[in-house]
Amino acid sequence: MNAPTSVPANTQATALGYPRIGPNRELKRALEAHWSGRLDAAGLEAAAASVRSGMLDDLAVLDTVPTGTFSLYDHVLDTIVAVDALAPRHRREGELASYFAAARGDEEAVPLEMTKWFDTNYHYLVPEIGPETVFAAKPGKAVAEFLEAKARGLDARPVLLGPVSLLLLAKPSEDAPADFAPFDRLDDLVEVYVELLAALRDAGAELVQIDEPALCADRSEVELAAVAATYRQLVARSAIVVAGGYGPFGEALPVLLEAGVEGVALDLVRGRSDLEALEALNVSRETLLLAGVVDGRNIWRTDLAQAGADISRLQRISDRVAVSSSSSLLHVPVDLDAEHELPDALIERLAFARQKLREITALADPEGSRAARPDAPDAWRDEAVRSRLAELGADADRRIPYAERQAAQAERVPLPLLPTTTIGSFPQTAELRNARAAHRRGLMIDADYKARMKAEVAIVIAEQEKLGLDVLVHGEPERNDMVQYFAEQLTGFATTAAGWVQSYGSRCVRPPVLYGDVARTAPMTVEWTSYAQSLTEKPVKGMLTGPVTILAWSFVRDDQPLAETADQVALALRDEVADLEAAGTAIIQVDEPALRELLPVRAASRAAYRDWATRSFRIATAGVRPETSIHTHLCYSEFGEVIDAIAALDADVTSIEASRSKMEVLADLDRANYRSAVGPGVWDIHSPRVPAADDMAEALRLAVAALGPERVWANPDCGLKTRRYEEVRPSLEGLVAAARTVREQLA
Ligand code: MET
Ligand SMILES: [Zn+2]
Repeated sequence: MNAPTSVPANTQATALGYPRIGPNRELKRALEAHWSGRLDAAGLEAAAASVRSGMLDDLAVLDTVPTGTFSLYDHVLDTIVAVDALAPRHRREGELASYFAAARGDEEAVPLEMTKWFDTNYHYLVPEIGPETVFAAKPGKAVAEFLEAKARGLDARPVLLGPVSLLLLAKPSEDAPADFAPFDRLDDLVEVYVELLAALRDAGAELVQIDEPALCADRSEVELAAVAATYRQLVARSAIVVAGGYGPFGEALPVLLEAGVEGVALDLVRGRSDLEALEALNVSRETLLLAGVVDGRNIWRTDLAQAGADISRLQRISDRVAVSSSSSLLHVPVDLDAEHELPDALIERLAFARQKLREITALADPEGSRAARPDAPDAWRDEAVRSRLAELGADADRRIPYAERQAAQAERVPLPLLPTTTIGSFPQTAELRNARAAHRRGLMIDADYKARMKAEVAIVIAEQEKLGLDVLVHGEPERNDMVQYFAEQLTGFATTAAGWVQSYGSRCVRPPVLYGDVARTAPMTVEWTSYAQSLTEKPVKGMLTGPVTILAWSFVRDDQPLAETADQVALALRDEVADLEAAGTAIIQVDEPALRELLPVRAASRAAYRDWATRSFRIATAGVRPETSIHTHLCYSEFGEVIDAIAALDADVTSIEASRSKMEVLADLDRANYRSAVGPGVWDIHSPRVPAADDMAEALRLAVAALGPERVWANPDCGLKTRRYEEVRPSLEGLVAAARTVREQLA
């Protein structure tokens, strides 16, 4: 800890990538104007150029700037274009039309699938690669953006997503044979990367950053051998620094170094084990080491003392250490200076992208600050919460066995076979959003706002009664967002004014900041649920967001383990669950759509994650009486790796996105010994299509065949807030009819 932290005068400052949507979401606005026909291609390009120029203005404080990290939609799609691997169905007259056809689909073709980028809330477009894919080098964008930076006299370093990651992130094209894997095409793809590198070198690039985030996940021997062969070939063309950015390189680290890369960019926030690994390896003093000491994924100020110590450790290994971010800064908002409402104590502890660049330059400066980060102020501690958690009994997360609960619940709320329900939200009209916004800005008084929301609840209840659903919801009209709604009411959270982060394409989110101990000061949802219940004889589900999802969609304090923070959130939810139960709510749903998202990239860390994640859910829910039913909801597909965790939530009913995957999740659940009830989504609510009742009935029959009739619920894949009533009414009519049909067949 007390190692000297003197930095050689030639230490360089750099970063791995930068936010690309614009400080005020300029690109988002331009994209949406373009898509709606209000802005032509030239106008869009002008807006994009201005965003790129702004990125370079910011990055210019660095000694070396990454280029090519701008994107009109997604950097994986940019790479698909750079290797000319667009699927035939997305090829249109113009480049831009092809690009957006792949990104968003059009009348002729469905878009590429979208999925989460590692353990982040960013979504990338999944490449479709088959034996038939013909790769070709299209270096245009990479070269142009490099030259833009060069023209300013900047020392520019082009960034490409690497061939290994591109193929590992891809899925086989539709017509690929069953035994084909995109990774089989690595050799062909490497040839194209050789050409891309040649084009960049011709343009004057001396060093290229190749991002291989897939190397932060567990890789097989075969894959690592392929990595070695790939990089031996690529380093013959260009000096390459390989970046991971999402944890340690682990066993890929020696492989890369032996292949002869110029250097590696280390994630010293989440991948600290690479530091020790590197010390144990015999590394040439010429190796370029980018010390990723500034967190690219979270918004807390860097502990400059700790970072300085890490840099010194690397300097004992190599003469060429540069200071950098741990990953691209893509995952943080642009500028803290845009925040005028946050308390000073918080401002003093935060750094957004611009502030992070300053931290990097300070660390590269021999005279720069090495101040240790101050601890959180005492005022952010809540001793009551801490002692309550410490005193929570060992069985606070246990309920009696499911079979016994189930009997008590069936007696309390008798339901037909295949009970019909929805996931929570109902369509949010512009008028509704306007009312919420007016209230937030103080333009609508509380009483008027409440009356407006209650009127909406009454509409939603009436709709559901008319449709004949069995278990109703209040519709969530009062929620802007399922996490922010709770963050605004819990202590320890702040919301930003302009802390936007790209989620996908033009879509941005503004995650709340969880900075201190979390506590609930008053009931958060009871009034709405109780009001809804007062309007109907049918049971109304209470509706909460679970601890894991609240953490996943916030910027979370990094001064204590996530598990501890999760338990605090869980305790607050436990009180809310108790209040709902006391108010007579028989069914309480606690949504955990982000359960999969926080799953660690490396298998070795997963068991610990499953333990704390599921325990926090159970702390939130296990305080209820046996006859109170706990539901949970998961969506965003690909549950294979969290099936055990789903079972460990010990919910009475799990509604789960299933329509796209044709109910495959049911067999997985069965294998994981999940024994309670399931509501496999039978309506893909992400599509504007009204599903046919027959198809939904067929899906229900599949579910009944897999689980038995007693364990199946009928519901959509997810909430309905993005849909319109014109779609929702006929779809739910069909859903209710489908459930009735299958019930009759079972009778
Ligand atoms: C992303 S999951 C959404 C669940 C929430 N209850 C809703 O219906 O909108
Ligand atoms: Zn959902």
